[in-house]
Amino acid sequence: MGIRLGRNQYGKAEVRVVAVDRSSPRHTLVDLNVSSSLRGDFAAAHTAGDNAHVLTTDAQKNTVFAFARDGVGQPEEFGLRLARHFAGSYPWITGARVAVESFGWDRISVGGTPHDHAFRRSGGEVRTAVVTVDGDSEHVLAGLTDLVVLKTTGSEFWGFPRDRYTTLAETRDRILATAVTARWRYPRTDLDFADCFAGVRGALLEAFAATHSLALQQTLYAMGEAVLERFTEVAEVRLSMPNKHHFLQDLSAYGLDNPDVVYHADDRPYGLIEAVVERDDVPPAEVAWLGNPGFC
Ligand SMILES: O=c1[nH]c(=O)c2[nH]c(=O)[nH]c2[nH]1
Repeated sequence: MGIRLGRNQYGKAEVRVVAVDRSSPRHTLVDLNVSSSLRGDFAAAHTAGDNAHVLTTDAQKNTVFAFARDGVGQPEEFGLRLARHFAGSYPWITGARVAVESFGWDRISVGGTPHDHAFRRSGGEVRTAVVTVDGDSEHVLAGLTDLVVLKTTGSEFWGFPRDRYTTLAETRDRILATAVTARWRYPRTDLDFADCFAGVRGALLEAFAATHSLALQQTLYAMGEAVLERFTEVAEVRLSMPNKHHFLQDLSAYGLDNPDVVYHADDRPYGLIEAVVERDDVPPAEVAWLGNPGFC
């Protein structure tokens, strides 16, 4: 019985880089968390401790900072620059994956005027990009995590089967809340990534709001469908959405009624609804998704 090295990749995870554009008195900043992974022939490093093929993770980290010196641009563009560089650097490096998280900063307003160089972190939502260069092919996944949304009505859940452990009451009106993680794939790289991101994010939000929900599964599908209907640039959307349960709190012990006013926002356990919504006429690109932790 033989033993061999299977699929492998290595790189520097979570390089935190902040780049300030001071070219005008009105500064701008980008705040990124960048992770690189290289693929190729690194067998000897694993099986013999021979590092002749190992572009160090330290050099990968330095490259991220060096490339940020020339301006970062959109997260997808920064990922493409880095992934192309790594994949082209040595003949034995056949592919590179660069994942970028982008944290937003809003200007602080002073007396109603947005300040030139003072910012506050905007919410918990994070914009993401994952770029994979694999031989001659390039793949871009855009996305977001922790887009937290809630509807106070317009959500029902009923019609499910009842076994001996099913205790959930059917409801014709409940709070629906989730934290959206979405990734979507562009089959091209010559796009206005800022415009596309804003449009897709808007489509996700509008579909969440406008869909009268009979299940979070239905809302998720409607959100993916809205993106694909509006944006021909998008080949598929993968969504992961926890059902952030809000249970009506029983106030009867204090002699109070509760006509759908006071809820307990439970943080766990939570339902977790996940799906791919895709075009049936676009070939799949599983390599674009390789190495993404979790479902998305
Ligand atoms: O939208 C929902 N989908 C489910 O699958 C489910 N299961 C559950 O207990 N509540 C809900 N809500």
